[in-house]
Amino acid sequence: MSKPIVAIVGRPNVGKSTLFNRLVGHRRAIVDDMPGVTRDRNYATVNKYEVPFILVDTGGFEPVTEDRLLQQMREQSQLAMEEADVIFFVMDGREGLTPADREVAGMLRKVNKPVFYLVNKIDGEKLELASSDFYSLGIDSMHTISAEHNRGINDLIEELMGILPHSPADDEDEITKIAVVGRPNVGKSSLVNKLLGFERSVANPTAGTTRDSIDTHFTCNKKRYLLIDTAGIRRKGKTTEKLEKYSVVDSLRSIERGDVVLIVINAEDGVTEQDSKIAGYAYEAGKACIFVVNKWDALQKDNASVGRFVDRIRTEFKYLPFAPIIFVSAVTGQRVPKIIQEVDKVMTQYARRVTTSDLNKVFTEATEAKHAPLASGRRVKFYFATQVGTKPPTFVIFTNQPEGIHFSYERYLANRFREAFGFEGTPIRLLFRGRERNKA
Ligand SMILES: Nc1nc2c(ncn2[C@@H]2O[C@H](COP(=O)(O)OP(=O)(O)OP(=O)(O)O)[C@@H](O)[C@H]2O)c(=O)[nH]1
Ligand SMILES: Nc1nc2c(ncn2[C@@H]2O[C@H](COP(=O)(O)OP(=O)(O)OP(=O)(O)O)[C@@H](O)[C@H]2O)c(=O)[nH]1
Repeated sequence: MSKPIVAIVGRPNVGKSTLFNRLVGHRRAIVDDMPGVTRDRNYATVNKYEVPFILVDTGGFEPVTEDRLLQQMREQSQLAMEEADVIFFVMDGREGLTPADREVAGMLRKVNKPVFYLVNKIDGEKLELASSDFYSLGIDSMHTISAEHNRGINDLIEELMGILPHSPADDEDEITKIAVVGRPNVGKSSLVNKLLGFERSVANPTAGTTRDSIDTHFTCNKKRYLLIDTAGIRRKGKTTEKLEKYSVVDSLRSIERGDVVLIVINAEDGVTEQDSKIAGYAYEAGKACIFVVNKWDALQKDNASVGRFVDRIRTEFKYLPFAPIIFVSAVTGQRVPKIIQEVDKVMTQYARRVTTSDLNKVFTEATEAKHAPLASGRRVKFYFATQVGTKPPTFVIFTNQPEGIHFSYERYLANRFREAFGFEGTPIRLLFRGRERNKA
């Protein structure tokens, strides 16, 4: 079930990114986090409330000059209106209502989606009065908030939760969901078609079952798969720049729904910034990842070509050292059948459970071989480890210093787990807990 998208729109400087950060909160990096993840200030998954959602901040895409402001706001609002399920329209309560606000409000009024009118920077009760002229927009209700001081945010979330669809708990089904993502034109659709052409037992391809992706169910060696292709069809006619923006949102949706993410890269273009954004998101979403370098046929190659490309990917995506890399051609079909083999391998690891006794054997060895650095001058004691989840494999480690584990030590432990158990292709998460909770 794909998560709903909430988009924040509004003029520059009204507090969009402050609100974004407020709602996203402290992002806990996955354990083998490394420098080089392209963190996008514009997109994040918010998991801390009852219904998880994707938050999109449409601001800050590019520097704005006065005359471009209105145009940019139109584009911004357009993007939000097309992509989002809910819109947060932020205005500045200190500055008061501006013509640009009116213009955007006019556009939003025509959209058949819930719009929350947020008057920000109302830091205290005294300022509430000043916000009344916003009603002249002809709106029935608005929220006066202070993103910076956390005022009115709980009410806002409560109302939001009331309108978001509550999805049933994730069905632990047997279907492997494969999300195919990448920049426009890298060959996603060609790849999907080729892939399905190879699998003779394709069952009921159901095109267009979701709005933004083309879902195809198929079986291979008696295993069931769902291919989620990130659609470019309804995008035809957009400029390249806009296409790229849209493609991030589309990719996000697909990534959220998938177990295994095929990050498709165009061999002809090498690795681009947009590829980094998409991969960074797949990583942060905790998905299993495979790099698929497509259009390999179109490249002038020598003996060192593969090596160079691998180096490039490993350098550019330091945080995904565990992700396999495959070089394919959707046109000739070269190595395309290998994709499903890799998907199977990676999926097995992604869903893998290790026994508590195996885990603790490795864990005890690791903590004895190398002690954790002192935490606030105190010795760190570890009690035991247990796997609490899969997809991705998630471990809880009980310790006397849950807050004080050094990042590099966390990485050390994760690497030991990888050495001992494999986990190729999948991120793993380590969570540290105090001992008390364990007893309770
Ligand atoms: N007093 C007050 N200031 C706030 C509040 N929220 C944001 N600000 C300030 O307003 C300024 C702009 O905030 P941002 O969150 O960067 O605004 P933005 O809408 O993301 O701006 P762009 O990136 O230009 O689109 C910053 O100096 C914030 O500290 C608030 O609730 N109260
Ligand atoms: N030489 C070569 N060309 C390819 C290959 N795969 C795709 N192409 C070409 O690349 C272009 C884009 O392919 P698509 O499959 O439409 O790409 P896409 O990623 O689905 O594009 P969007 O739907 O816009 O996101 C087409 O002209 C394909 O024929 C390949 O392996 N080799």
